[in-house]
Amino acid sequence: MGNEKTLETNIIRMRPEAEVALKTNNLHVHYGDFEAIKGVSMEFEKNKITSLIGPSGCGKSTYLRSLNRMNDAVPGAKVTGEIIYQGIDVNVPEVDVFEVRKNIGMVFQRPNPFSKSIYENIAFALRRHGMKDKSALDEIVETSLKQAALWDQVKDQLNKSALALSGGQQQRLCIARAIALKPDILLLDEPASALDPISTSQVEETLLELKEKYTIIIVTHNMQQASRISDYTAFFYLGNVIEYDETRKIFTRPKIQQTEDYVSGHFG
Ligand SMILES: Nc1ncnc2c1ncn2[C@@H]1O[C@H](COP(=O)(O)OP(=O)(O)OP(=O)(O)O)[C@@H](O)[C@H]1O
Repeated sequence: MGNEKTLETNIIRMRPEAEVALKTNNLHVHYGDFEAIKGVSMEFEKNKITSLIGPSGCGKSTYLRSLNRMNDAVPGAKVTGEIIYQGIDVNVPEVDVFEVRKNIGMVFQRPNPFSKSIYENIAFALRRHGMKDKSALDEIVETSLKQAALWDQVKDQLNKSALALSGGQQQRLCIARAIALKPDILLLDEPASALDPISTSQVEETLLELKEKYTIIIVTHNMQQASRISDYTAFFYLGNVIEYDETRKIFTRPKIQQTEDYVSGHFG
């Protein structure tokens, strides 16, 4: 990634030849009078994992939630600027948010399966999107669970309550639920922070496999995790992107002192 940051526009560009799955132009988010995101312009490369890192309260989750219009539901939140997906600005009222979220799926910090069976956790959303055919539903349930690396563990107990699964399995079920709708892009907000180290590493392995098919953007506080799984890393601070580059560069030779201080644990 060239990481050309122009002073005029604050656009941080991907490699010119890279295929861009999603980008924001001059994105601002306000909560009432407070400006949480201050004009962020970034491009996300297709079939790569991009990590958003930075200290607590710097706006990572706010930015992530804006990308599939989840901030629409947050009282007092106002998102301005462009979010360009497949050539159109999806941050305009005329665009159907459900369509946006079908294409740009989200997985949250705490596993939040519905209080239903493993099967229904996935089939429910598909039915809501109009799919009624049982064999088609069965097939998508199986493929999604396979892609989320959960099928082998649950294939004989699809009618068991999802709440009986372990935390790591529940999170992989939530990933399966998100990919069942066949999104292009997966947004994950600290998806492993509530998990033990073994479940964390299983979720990380799952994400590495999923990037073959999806573009992944993940908020993480865990810098080892960012360096293990992501191709690109963006360092957020006080509502701005301070530096955005290939992950190995961010962690070994960042260009900006604040990034260096943060990744080396000397931030303060
Ligand atoms: N619903 C809200 N209403 C008002 N202010 C909010 C709301 N959500 C977040 N904020 C504020 O916006 C700023 C950015 O918060 P955000 O949660 O996006 O940061 P973050 O970098 O993801 O933090 P963390 O790493 O702790 O999750 C913070 O000052 C926070 O207090």
